[in-house]
Amino acid sequence: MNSASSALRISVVEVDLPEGLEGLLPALNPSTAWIREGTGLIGLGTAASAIAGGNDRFTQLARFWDSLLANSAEEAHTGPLAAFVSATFSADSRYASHLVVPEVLIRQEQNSSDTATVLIAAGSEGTDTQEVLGRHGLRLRGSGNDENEGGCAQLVAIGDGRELPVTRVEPGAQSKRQHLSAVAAGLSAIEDRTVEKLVLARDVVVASDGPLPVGTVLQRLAQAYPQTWTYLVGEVLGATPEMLVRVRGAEVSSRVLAGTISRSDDASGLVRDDKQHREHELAVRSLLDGIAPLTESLQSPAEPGVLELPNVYHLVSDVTGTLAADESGKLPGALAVAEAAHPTAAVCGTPTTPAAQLIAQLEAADRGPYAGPVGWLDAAGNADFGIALRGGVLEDQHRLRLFAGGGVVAGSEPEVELAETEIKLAPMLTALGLND
Ligand SMILES: C=C(O[C@@H]1C=C(C(=O)O)C=C[C@H]1O)C(=O)O
Repeated sequence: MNSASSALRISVVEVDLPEGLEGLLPALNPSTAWIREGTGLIGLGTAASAIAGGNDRFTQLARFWDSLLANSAEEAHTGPLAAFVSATFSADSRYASHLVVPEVLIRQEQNSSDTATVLIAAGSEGTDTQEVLGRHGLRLRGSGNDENEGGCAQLVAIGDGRELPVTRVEPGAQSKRQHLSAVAAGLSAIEDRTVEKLVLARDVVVASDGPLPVGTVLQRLAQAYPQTWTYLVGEVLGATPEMLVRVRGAEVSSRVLAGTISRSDDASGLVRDDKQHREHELAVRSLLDGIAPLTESLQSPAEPGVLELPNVYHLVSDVTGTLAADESGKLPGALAVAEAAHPTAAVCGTPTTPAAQLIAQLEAADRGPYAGPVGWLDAAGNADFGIALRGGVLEDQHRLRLFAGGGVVAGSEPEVELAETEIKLAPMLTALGLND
């Protein structure tokens, strides 16, 4: 594992966000983000970070986080400290799994009319707030002067928002034709009972003339898909509708999605389709089996509902439960819960191990962080880990590799699966100025 950390000192400032959280994005160069319906987190810069790989990547990142908290425990105000995490789908990926504590964290809680909090994580005492914010393109307006007496300072961006450069789509590692063959090979593996379900993805590359303005892309995603979680951690960004695990104290919850049709079709077709229900049931079962050992109770709905997004309908099950404490009363860490849940059959297959082997054989591109856990955890043990879907992996400032996949079960048709990947690529393509 590679890491950079020493004790962190945290200072906290309450602010108003006159432009809203998303309004700040186009002028900034965020290192991390997690936003839904105008609330959430934007991180700038890096105060501490670690990268990890292999089978114990979750444990390595959890150890780093625990030692960072222990080192910083004597410093003031570490309570609200938060870190962002992106873990690779596969233990064998060439990509790194990341934990990042941003230098500046802007947090807008549930109600966007409330004040927001800015957390500055610095290594030493005597941090000059305006200087740190200025380095990240932000300014506090109206703090400590008479005009604003009694009110909060306003946090505003200094520069103008960045426009999208000209972008174009280039072929990925797997052509459409090769994806059709991969799905056909997956169907053979289902027929010979190697697996019951297999999730196969393909990639396309978006190349741009100028550096991609990540803040602008995130704002476009957040505005077009407010019901999803818009994320950025390490090199992965997107807007996912799927929550792998959310932890609030001892409460754990998950939003399982599997079973998809286009919004241009009739939702009743999804509800009546046995094949889609089978796909969904396997995804729910894998989530329950994964986290059951860490919980004392778990509930899932008897029948899935329908989640309506601008581009697709999904079958959805919201699972809730309570984490089990060990003999000393300690709850499992959020990263351990995410590790136990990953990978569900929503993104891998059933049974997990042969499905993962087939994915490695049949897909051309290393998934990297795509379909892995992505989100944040805080010093109090709370966390949101989504599944990194409907997104892409930045290869450099001018290239983003997008991924989209779908579940294959007996009866699936390669052409329909290919069409599903097109619909799932649409949010990113549109946010990147394509597909309009
Ligand atoms: C694999 C993806 O999505 C997953 C697969 C789904 C399906 O097969 O119906 C639905 C939602 C996600 O769990 C993706 O978006 O790339």
